[in-house]
Amino acid sequence: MNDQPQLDAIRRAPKVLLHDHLDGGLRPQTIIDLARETGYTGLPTTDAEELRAWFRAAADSGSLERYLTTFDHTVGVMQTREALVRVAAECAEDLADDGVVYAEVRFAPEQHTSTGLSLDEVVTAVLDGFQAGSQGRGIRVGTLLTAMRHQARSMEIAELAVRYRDVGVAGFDIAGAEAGYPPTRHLDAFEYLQRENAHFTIHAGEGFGLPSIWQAIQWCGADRLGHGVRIIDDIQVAADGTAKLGRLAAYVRDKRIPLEMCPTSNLQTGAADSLAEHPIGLLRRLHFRVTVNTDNRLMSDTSVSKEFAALVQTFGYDWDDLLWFTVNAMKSAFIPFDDRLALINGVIKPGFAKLKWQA
Ligand SMILES: O=c1[nH]cnc2c1ncn2[C@H]1C[C@H](O)[C@@H](CO)O1
Ligand SMILES: [Zn+2]
Repeated sequence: MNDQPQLDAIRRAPKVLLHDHLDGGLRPQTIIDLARETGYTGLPTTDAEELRAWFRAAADSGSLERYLTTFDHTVGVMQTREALVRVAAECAEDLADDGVVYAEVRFAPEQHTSTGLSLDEVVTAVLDGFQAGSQGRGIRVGTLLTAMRHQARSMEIAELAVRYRDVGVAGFDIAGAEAGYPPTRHLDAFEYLQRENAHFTIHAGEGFGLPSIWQAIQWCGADRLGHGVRIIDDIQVAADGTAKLGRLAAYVRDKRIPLEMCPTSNLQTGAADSLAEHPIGLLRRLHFRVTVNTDNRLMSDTSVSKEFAALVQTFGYDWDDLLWFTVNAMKSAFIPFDDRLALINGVIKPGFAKLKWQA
């Protein structure tokens, strides 16, 4: 038995992804094709490999606000039904190719209406694309509808999420620049979702600190935290390694609130300085409910397998650690309990067991 998982074996493991943006995961060639077909003229280059490198470099900006400007190009080419169907189908194919068996992929419908699509048309196009791309590939893709936190359409988007919840929409989210846009700006939407027994996650504790996490949980009632890395600001570690948790950190751990951690993305936005210093190491050691995610596969040139492989390299994680992250993620998904259990016991545990003993 080899306890140090390698990238090719990790790719074959049945993985779960909870935090991935549809408009952050396009294939470079698809962006170029769609720009030509839809008349988008803003791309920095029309060479696919150059474009791949451009996104990675431009996103390496050290600030969330600058990182987010790279989405102008992806959102810019996702303004027709055909484009949305293609991007969603390819997303499902690429995730399946990486060995992801369950994914929740998010996007903001309000950003895809500039040529006249209605919010409903946007959502149905993406759902159709996910269905086409998942067919026969051993992956299930759920959709999260995101509202942009600097805009004022969260109630509409929350209603959209409830309307489509039985046909593929698993939940709701807010994203965009965090500083200056606290989650409580959208309290009415979150209260509505709670009354509807609907699920939601909130990007919090990425570009801003503890107050954002506190509001997301205690005012808005978030089921999960997108990133949540700044929760370490409420943890004191002594020289001998023992940790003392403040009240908010203790609450997050005690309540098993899932943290959708996205290590590479955090390095690019400056939310962490290096992988070795990334809070995931401490939070995993302290048994927070940590999950491992991609955030934006294009901007970070990443995949779940690559994120896992980097963590293995940095923290020495073994197959049991990777299984633990995966089961954490599956337990935290926004689909029914029976479905989660079936995937854990029928797919994830047997898949990891096979790889662990093959290695
Ligand atoms: O990591 C992120 N933090 C906040 N907002 C983000 C992040 N990644 C992507 N977004 C934004 C940009 C996208 O256009 C939007 C919807 O997917 O969500
Ligand atoms: Zn995100």
